[in-house]
Amino acid sequence: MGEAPAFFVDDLQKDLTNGFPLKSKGHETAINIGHNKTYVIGGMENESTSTIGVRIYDKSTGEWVIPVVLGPKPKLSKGHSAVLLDEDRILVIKGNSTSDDCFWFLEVNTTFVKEQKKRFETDVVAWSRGVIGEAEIPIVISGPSGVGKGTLISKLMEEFPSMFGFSVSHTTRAPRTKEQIGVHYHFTERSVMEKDIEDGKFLEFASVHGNLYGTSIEAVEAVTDKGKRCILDIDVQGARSVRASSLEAIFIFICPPSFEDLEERLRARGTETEEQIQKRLKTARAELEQRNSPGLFDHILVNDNLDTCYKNLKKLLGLNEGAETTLLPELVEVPQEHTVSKIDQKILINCGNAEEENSSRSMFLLDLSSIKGGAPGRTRGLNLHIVESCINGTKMLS
Ligand SMILES: Nc1ncnc2c1ncn2[C@@H]1O[C@H](COP(=O)(O)OP(=O)(O)OP(=O)(O)O)[C@@H](O)[C@H]1O
Ligand SMILES: Nc1nc2c(ncn2[C@@H]2O[C@H](COP(=O)(O)O)[C@@H](O)[C@H]2O)c(=O)[nH]1
Repeated sequence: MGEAPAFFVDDLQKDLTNGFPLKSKGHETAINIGHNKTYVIGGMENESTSTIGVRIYDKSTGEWVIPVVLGPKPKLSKGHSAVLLDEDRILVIKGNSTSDDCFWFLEVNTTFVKEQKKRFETDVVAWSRGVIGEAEIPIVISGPSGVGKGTLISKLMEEFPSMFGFSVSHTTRAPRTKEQIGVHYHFTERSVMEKDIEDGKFLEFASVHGNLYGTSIEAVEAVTDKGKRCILDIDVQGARSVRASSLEAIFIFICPPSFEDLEERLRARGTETEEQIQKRLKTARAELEQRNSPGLFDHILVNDNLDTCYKNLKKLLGLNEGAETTLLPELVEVPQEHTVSKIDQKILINCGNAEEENSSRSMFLLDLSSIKGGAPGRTRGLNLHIVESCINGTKMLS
């Protein structure tokens, strides 16, 4: 088994003539990538935030570079270890943290980072939080306004609260009387949303009935982080964009029994003006024509009788009566003192002192062979196994 190539910055500092551009503070690790670059990961004295900093020593120029750091940054912890996974990313394991927040990937040369380097014309790194396991693929529900998508989704979430989570979209339309900020939508200004779209924060967006609507990457990640299956309620243009994206999902089109029924439902809901209803009905005709568009929808459900349609939806999703299960993975804790070893895509994390009698120690195996995703989103599909757990000399698991 190969020893982790992580080493402490003290060793690096002795070899440097130029010194750090910023004084180091607390725990730091350094990783060599290629012949020329050393990535130093850790706190910095003038860092105003309490997140883990990154700087790069370029041996070819003898200079330090502060890269553009993208993605949500990990909070500083008392200690961390760092392992080079490949030439593209470094695994950072935070000490004193639980498994929902201790595995972070620092991407230094992935496709996403390469694109961003071109955009910023400087060195760029991107953080991506590692998530244990993988939630079931999201469900995209689409169909004309007033067909009953929201009604069906509410029933599903009510019956299976720990199984499904709703992707809260952004919109520039005004809230309806009973709509809550951050629950039904993130209501936003057009200029703010346009800037966020430009910054790559959206998985998809579309102009619908004269307003801007969109699904942020964060909206989907927030649901999957909880181990829940994400449901997206989006228009047909949005469904098309998601289909073309890297997000794997199941696509369902909800159809009204007739156009007259759809109009009746929209009017009965009483949330739109006559002008808005006319706009929505016009869009509905175009959307209904697209339901059989090749390769777009996996399933079409007719919402005639609500209970029958709901039963068919559950059947399609493989849900039977009493199918509710809790999907949340068990949390384990990685202490401040730990060592790591790497063999292929497996990382052995050794916590505590195996030599000392009656000491508390544990050993985890982190399997990265099935990881998916990455910056600008989370890195999913991490598998964590407890190899050994020993409290005060008593073996708990093996
Ligand atoms: N099968 C049904 N039969 C009769 N009325 C229904 C049925 N399903 C839903 N409704 C009613 O139709 C109206 C529109 O439903 P809902 O708001 O769920 O539509 P929607 O597709 O989510 O619309 P939008 O895309 O505009 O958000 C609501 O008043 C709802 O109670
Ligand atoms: N492409 C997207 N479409 C969305 C999103 N969120 C909602 N929608 C669709 O907009 C219409 C109108 O919704 P309403 O709440 O104003 O009635 C409806 O068809 C929704 O499915 C989104 O994020 N992206």
